[in-house]
Amino acid sequence: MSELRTNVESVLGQIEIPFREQDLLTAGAINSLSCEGGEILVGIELDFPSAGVAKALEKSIQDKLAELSGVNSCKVSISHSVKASQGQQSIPLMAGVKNVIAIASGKGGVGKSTTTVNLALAMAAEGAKVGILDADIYGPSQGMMLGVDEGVRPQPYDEKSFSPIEAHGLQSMSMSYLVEENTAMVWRGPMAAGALQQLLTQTRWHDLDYLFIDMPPGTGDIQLTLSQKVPVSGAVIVTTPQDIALLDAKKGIEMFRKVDIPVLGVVENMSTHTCSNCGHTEAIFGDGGGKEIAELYETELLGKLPLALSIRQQADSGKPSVAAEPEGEYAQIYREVARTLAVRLASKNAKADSVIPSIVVADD
Ligand SMILES: Nc1ncnc2c1ncn2[C@@H]1O[C@H](COP(=O)(O)OP(=O)(O)OP(=O)(O)O)[C@@H](O)[C@H]1O
Repeated sequence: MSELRTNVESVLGQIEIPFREQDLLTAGAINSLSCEGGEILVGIELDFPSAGVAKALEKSIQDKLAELSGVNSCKVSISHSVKASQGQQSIPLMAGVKNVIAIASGKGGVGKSTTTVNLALAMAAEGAKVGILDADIYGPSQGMMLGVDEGVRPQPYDEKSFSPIEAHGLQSMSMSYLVEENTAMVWRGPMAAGALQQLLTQTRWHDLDYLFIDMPPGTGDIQLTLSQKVPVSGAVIVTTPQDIALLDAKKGIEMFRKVDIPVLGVVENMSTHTCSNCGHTEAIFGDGGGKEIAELYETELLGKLPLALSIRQQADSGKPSVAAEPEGEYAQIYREVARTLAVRLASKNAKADSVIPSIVVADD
């Protein structure tokens, strides 16, 4: 091996992948490297959608390699490929879906659906292929939040399944696409469970990296059944900092633990409110609750979203904040949460997968 190659590898071995706590070499992220004639070509493949970090990482690699003696030029290309995760043992994977993320809350009205749609959009903005399954049978709201016109129906894919409806670059399926408004509200338990089962088994998802499931609020039979039938890679609990919501969030966490679904973290919604008149910020529903339960259950506080008029208005008008203001402050919080989630799942998948990634190295 040439001295230059050794030096290049040594530099790559010192560069950490953002959010991953691993360097490029150890993570097996380098899938091609050529140093011919002092022209360095590095191909990097990350295991999480990386649009938000690729540019900065590319620049920091190029800058560090350019300092080496013998380097005439340097080109770094970064791509990503999301791996599938197993979910609970014995539950077969869903066709066309690599990872299922359940978004749940113990209590209704804490902003679970708003968080789901914004996180899904944020994950797509990071470069992933994403879908949403609205399993909130009694109050399906994803169609409205995604701006899908009433009366639009999913098209049959084949004799047994429907294609999801595309909106804002996401694939989506919801009970609201299939029944008249309010029909589901009067369903009794078994009917609702049956309808949900149909949604789960008869949707033909197309090549998704992540499917977000907007779970029904609470921790009753439907939630438990869902957790036992769907191969969930991990769950996210949405809560407000309020005592009662936190108590319910704890029940949610315990339910997922019972069925062996890892809780990837907690999102605290409606954390604070900033007065649009005077700019004063107040913790209307209390302070520090999300962090407290994340610590109690040894999971992570993934992010905090304020109670903001624009978050509500944009979701209600069919263009949630991440789509309406992709560069806005709230979109950035959702993207950071999405990235953290993707990295946590990737680390979990890498641990489960003992196969050493292959490094293809061109001769120099
Ligand atoms: N961070 C926020 N700031 C302002 N309004 C919000 C925020 N999050 C959610 N909302 C609003 O609060 C209301 C309830 O939110 P959402 O429907 O997402 O809650 P949910 O927990 O899914 O409710 P349900 O349990 O009824 O399904 C909606 O009108 C939504 O626009």
